[in-house]
Amino acid sequence: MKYDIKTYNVIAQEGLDIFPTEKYTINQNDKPQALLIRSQDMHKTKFGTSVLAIARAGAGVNNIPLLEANANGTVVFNTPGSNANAVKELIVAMLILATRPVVASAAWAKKIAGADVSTQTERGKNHFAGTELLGKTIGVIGLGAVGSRVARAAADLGMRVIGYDPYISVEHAWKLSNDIPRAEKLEDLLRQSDYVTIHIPYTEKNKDLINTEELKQMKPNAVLLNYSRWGIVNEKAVVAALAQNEIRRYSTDFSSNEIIDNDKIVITPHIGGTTLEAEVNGAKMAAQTLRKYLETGNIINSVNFPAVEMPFDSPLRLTLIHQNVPNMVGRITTILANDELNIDNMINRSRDKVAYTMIDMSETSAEQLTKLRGELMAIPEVIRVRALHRQ
Ligand SMILES: NC(=O)C1=CN([C@@H]2O[C@H](COP(=O)(O)OP(=O)(O)OC[C@H]3O[C@@H](n4cnc5c(N)ncnc54)[C@H](O)[C@@H]3O)[C@@H](O)[C@H]2O)C=CC1
Ligand SMILES: O=C(O)C(=O)COP(=O)(O)O
Repeated sequence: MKYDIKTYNVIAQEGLDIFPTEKYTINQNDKPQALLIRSQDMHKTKFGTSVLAIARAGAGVNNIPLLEANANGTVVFNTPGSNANAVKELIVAMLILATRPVVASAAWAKKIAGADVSTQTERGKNHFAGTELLGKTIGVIGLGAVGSRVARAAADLGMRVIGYDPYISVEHAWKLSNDIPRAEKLEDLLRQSDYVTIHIPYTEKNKDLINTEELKQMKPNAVLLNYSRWGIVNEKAVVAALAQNEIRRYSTDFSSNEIIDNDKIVITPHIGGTTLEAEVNGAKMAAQTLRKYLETGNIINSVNFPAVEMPFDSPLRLTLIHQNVPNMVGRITTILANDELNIDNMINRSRDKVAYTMIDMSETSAEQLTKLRGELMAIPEVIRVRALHRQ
């Protein structure tokens, strides 16, 4: 059987090339085994039980209903860090654009007409003085793949950096240089920063993280940058804060009717991760992760399932997605024992309410495998059973 991969959004060809045509088709079936997506809103796009996995080429997964995926036995992946450099470079650009009138002066220069364009242009520069980033303070909210790179780049520009991330992973904490101090409270960061940049996921908890109260804690000349997600900054509050000169400027990757006409708001069309390099990185990582899962059952970079890796050395592997309740392993192995099937190797991991078990064993007949799958699926807490043959 070939796996069909359904794609949404622009997925770089370099990623699709990772699927060999003898094992995979792309967009050929209305019941695909896996989805390869970017920002497609999967809350509005129904996916059926045929979908074993969804890979999001990119970081944010707020566009995917994870609880529904769990209930469906659909493993969701993202590609951590694949577009982090792209976002970092855009932040550097937006910081500079907030201090130097590059766009306005360049537009002005193009309008000069007459005999001595060169002299006239030179004379005009006094109207376009800027300020420098050197020595200014930047607060970086979220120190993951993007935030840690932004912090490093800002330090390299000579800025004083304050980080804030109460949930930082050990991996990112290790990578973060010791010369980046971290605020205990968000308020401490907001009160000290000339620039505040947000690099966190959109979750229920992070909705409106920056609201009226937080904006009042910021410096009147401060610039707020949101290249994370719409909804993390409350738009009504930011519009009001700008009108009352409580902050100087808001720069964001997410537009809406609320902010589009505001001269103090700079909007880009969600281009943080839109570079050729990031698109190729993300598509390749997503495709490799999907192949690994579809062909071996091994799980890396999942956002709703535990990481599970076991060398696939036996001829047959059973993978079971089930609820994380006591005695599942006992019930599963009892069924195998009753069928006189011997287990070579086994692993069981859980994450929140779901668990995943892989069992390696000798090859068995098609009839016995069908019977076994039926018996395992009859356990009420079992959501999905797959049988993979080593190739
Ligand atoms: N504009 C664009 O095109 C892009 C936007 N993004 C957005 O940026 C977000 C971050 O991306 P990555 O750095 O790759 O993700 P990541 O998962 O590596 O880092 C996120 C960090 O935020 C921290 N965090 C979560 N809630 C927080 C809070 N309330 N306060 C402080 N820290 C908090 C986490 O502990 C983690 O360290 C993504 O979730 C996505 O929404 C990411 C890439 C491109
Ligand atoms: O990776 C992310 O979270 C992004 O926001 C990038 O989104 P995109 O893949 O460019 O639609």
